[in-house]
Amino acid sequence: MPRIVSARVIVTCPGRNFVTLKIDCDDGSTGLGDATLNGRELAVASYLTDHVIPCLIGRDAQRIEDIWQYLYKGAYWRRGPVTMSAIAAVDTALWDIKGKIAGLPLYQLLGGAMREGCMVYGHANGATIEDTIEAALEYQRQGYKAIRLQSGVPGLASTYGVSKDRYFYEPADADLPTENVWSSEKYLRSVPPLFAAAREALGWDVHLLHDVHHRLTPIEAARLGKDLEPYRPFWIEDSTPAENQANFRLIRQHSTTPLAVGEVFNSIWDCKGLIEEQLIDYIRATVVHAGGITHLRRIAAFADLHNVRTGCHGATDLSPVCMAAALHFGLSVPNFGVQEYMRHTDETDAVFPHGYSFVDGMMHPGDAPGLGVELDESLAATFPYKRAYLPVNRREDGTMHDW
Ligand SMILES: O=C(O)[C@@H](O)[C@@H](O)[C@H](O)[C@H](O)CO
Repeated sequence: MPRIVSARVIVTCPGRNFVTLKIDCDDGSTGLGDATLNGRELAVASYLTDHVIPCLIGRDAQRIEDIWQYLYKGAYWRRGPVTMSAIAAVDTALWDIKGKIAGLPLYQLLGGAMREGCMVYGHANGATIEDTIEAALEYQRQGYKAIRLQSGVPGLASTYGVSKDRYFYEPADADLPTENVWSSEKYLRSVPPLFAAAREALGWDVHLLHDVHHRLTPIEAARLGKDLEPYRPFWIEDSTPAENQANFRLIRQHSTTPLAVGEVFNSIWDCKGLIEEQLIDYIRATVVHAGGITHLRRIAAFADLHNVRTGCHGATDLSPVCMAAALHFGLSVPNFGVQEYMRHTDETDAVFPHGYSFVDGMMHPGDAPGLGVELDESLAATFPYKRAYLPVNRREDGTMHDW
């Protein structure tokens, strides 16, 4: 039985901050888990180092479900992004170890491949509709079957989803939060023409997606869903904040545009009502922020009963360790929908050498035992943590708004 002899948290900033848990066992096996929580990284690092790791030493690394329950129920204080990211890191590292001991890629332990690869969506964005369409055409040339469209909003200086660099988007870019100015009216006018231009330029054989990023009220989101219906979007994402799950009933009453939500969810309890009432079509919860592979499988199994498919979050603030885990999960889960894929920079890829690959719009986790990701610790040590915050949003009159 492999016993856990040590565990360490490695914080590194190869272009952006990542928090990684590394677990070592007495038989020499090791596992990695992502624990990155953008803008709040050190809170998770401390939760792991100060409160979780002492409880792991000496445990049987093969007892994944038992350790999950121990950390979830045993803390007494449940749920929340910090707790669930820490549990996720432990859980992912233990699955990595189990795969290595078995000599199998993780997706084989999860039931085997249900498909040839995971369809991924790329991010096309630009300051203007023309720039965004140009970027989307480039993604189409690269073989992407699904493309997310985000464009600058006329009259607003900057907005979520529009990057300075076309391919690498990192919103957490300042030592203190930068402030954006927001107008729902201006934004709502800008999205339908973007989709009209995209269908005109890209045709109908490509899936088009859009992220509202929690910035609309339910009735505004309903209107956007209706306005986009003629262009048949694959989904609109996070169209309104989902703390109140009933918000989505209103959107559903008005529009048949598919809805995705859940990148900020941490447990099945955040989406139970949404799934049960079939108020959404895609659940975006992901390995790192929703308790790891063990808990995400539970969410997916519940979603499958209610015709909801997966569409896991995959922004650059999720490390290659999470990306690999998401691909093993996506390859094996029956109700897979799509996986988000924002490419990491070369610096990040060098710190986390990995076996996953992109071919013709699909990704595969590779066949190395476990997750198929390594961490080059000496290289990681050359990129020290750098405080960085996500931006905030204020309406034109100064009122705080969702970003
Ligand atoms: O859909 C997405 O990928 C986004 O909503 C993220 O880029 C999100 O803004 C970041 O993960 C926040 O850290």
